[in-house]
Amino acid sequence: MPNGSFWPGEYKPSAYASPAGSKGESVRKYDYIIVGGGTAGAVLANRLTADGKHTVLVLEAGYSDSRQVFSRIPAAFPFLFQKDADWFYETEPQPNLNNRRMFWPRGKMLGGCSSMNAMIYQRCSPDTYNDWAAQGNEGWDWAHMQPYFEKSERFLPSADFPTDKVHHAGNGPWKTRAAAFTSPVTRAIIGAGDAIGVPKIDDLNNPNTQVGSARLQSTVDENGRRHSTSQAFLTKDVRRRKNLTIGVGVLTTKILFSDDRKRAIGVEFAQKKGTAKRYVVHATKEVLVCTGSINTPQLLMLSGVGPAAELATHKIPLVADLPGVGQNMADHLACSAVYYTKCKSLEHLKHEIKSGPAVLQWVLAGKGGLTSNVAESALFFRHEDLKGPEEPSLDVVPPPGAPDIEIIGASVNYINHTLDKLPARDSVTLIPIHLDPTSRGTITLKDTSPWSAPRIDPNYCATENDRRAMLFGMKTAIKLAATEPLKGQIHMSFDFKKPKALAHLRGKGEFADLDDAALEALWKDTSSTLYHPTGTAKMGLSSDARAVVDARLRVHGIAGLRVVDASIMPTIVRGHPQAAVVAIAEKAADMIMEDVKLSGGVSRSSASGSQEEPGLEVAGDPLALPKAEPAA
Ligand SMILES: Cc1cc2nc3c(=O)[nH]c(=O)nc-3n(C[C@H](O)[C@H](O)[C@H](O)COP(=O)(O)OP(=O)(O)OC[C@H]3O[C@@H](n4cnc5c(N)ncnc54)[C@H](O)[C@@H]3O)c2cc1C
Repeated sequence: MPNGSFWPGEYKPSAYASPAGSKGESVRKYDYIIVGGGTAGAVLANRLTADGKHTVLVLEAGYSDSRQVFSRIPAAFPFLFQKDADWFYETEPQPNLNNRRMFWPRGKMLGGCSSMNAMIYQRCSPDTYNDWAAQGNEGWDWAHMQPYFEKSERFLPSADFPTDKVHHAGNGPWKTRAAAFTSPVTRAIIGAGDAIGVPKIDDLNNPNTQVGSARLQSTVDENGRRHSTSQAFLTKDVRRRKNLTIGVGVLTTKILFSDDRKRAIGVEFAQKKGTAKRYVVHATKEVLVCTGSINTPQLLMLSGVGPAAELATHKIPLVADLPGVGQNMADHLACSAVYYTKCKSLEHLKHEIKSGPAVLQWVLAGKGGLTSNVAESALFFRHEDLKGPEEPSLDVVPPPGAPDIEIIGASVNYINHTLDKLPARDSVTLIPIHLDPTSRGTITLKDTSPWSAPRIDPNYCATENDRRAMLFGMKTAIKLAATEPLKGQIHMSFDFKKPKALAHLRGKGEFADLDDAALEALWKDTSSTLYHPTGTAKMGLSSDARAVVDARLRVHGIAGLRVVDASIMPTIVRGHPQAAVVAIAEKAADMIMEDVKLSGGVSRSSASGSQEEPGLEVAGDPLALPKAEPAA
């Protein structure tokens, strides 16, 4: 179905903003402007409008996720890549990965990456949050964070996953569950994990142990549809709130500041690429930047907030010299070992005709293979616990119960984000991931156009430590494959004739025969992002030169400006970050409401309390991508 073509409506910026150049008093105002209606932005929009006291404008560059059919079907998420709802980024050449430029997808629609991701729900190990607090970020330890995970979650119990057996909450808006579909090979992976010393566990969200072999839990609803933060937090009822306005298809180009440059007062945005026409809208209280780990540093720098030297290079007038903007980026690097399976995998779902019955089953019953989040199982373990006595420890050894390596089991051939067209054969991909990298990357500006992608340099595997972890992950994946009951379910030999992603490893062979040098060539060829960039607007004390926001997520040195998204993480979580991003947004909403109460709590926006129409006509979903709209 062509996205949005049945819903040609378009929400006009003139309904909620003023043309640039308007006189001060005539500029439209909201209490809060949320830039980016993504994973975090959708949560904030809901929470800040709940009591009806404040007006909120959300500005999102993409359109609604509701009409993105590949977003709604869990197993179809790779079909979103490199299309209109993807920012479709590419990294700088990576010297430690054969100088490859690597594809980085990011969700460009309501719900952001939560509308595109693999839906794994994991709160991750408490020690990471305790570490954030130990760095001086008061209130970010696990004891303070756990209630925010619980606030957002509505766990859907099932016969084999009853509520009383698991560590979940039931009253929030965001639906989570045990994997909606379990492929035959998934149980074999968990059994083999147990056999190699990574014990089988039921609930990966038990804060007492984050190590083990487990079925992954996912943000899929009871009808087998993805439950993005947009679906969860921007429901029809929420969208109908009179104090919430959502503008889509608009790129925020700049944050606006007061004349003394000490306070953020609004934003400027554009609707179409190439047009000089700009709109402005003012925030009487705060601008909340929720544009994610790549676009947040870009937007801050384009607005004059960032490293002075870098801004000077681009002749951007300085608002605040914050050297940490765009620095400190951590990502999880993943590599792949693909085995052909003897049992049925999800591979047939890639085939237009063979997938027919599964499509029917999904549409009619919300069940079957298409409800799988593809990454159905995983082993989480410590290198320290599995390494032999002769192997030195990694530089950073997490505490017992906290993992530093993960191996995902995906019941499909998942080489190169599935972009390489490979012979359709039932497959499983074992995907080792280093969860605790010591390498740090950067986001810098290529130029001053808000339409240009920034320069993305994850600087993968710059340290010997990280390279050793990747090799160990690969070796453990191969050991896993050679262990029953997985061994009996797969063919041990590979046969890679075509994939671009395997320049150094083509032809036939057996993984078990590969020596360290060959394995290194393999992980350097097959590795790709696990899509988890974080830390580019790090939270920390003002004495920390790399810190961009304080523990209340306020940008250091500027009033009325906060960052609320994955970029604020001081260190990367040892697992999958979307649940942490949602908890961050929940906590941010509470802090914003606390602060407004302290300041008197009176709404100052012109729209507040007025009879302004709701920002969204839900009946026709004008937030869907309009037919004639060129992709921005
Ligand atoms: C393919 C993929 C698979 C993943 N799998 C998982 C998984 O299984 N489990 C997990 O926990 N995590 C996963 N992640 C990571 C996780 O989804 C992200 O870390 C998290 O969702 C990021 O949330 P965010 O709010 O920081 O940013 P986003 O969700 O990216 O939100 C940013 C929003 O801002 C908008 N925006 C950006 N710039 C502008 C601008 N200038 N003007 C207006 N709007 C703008 C964007 O369009 C987007 O909607 C995955 C990510 C991807 C891409």
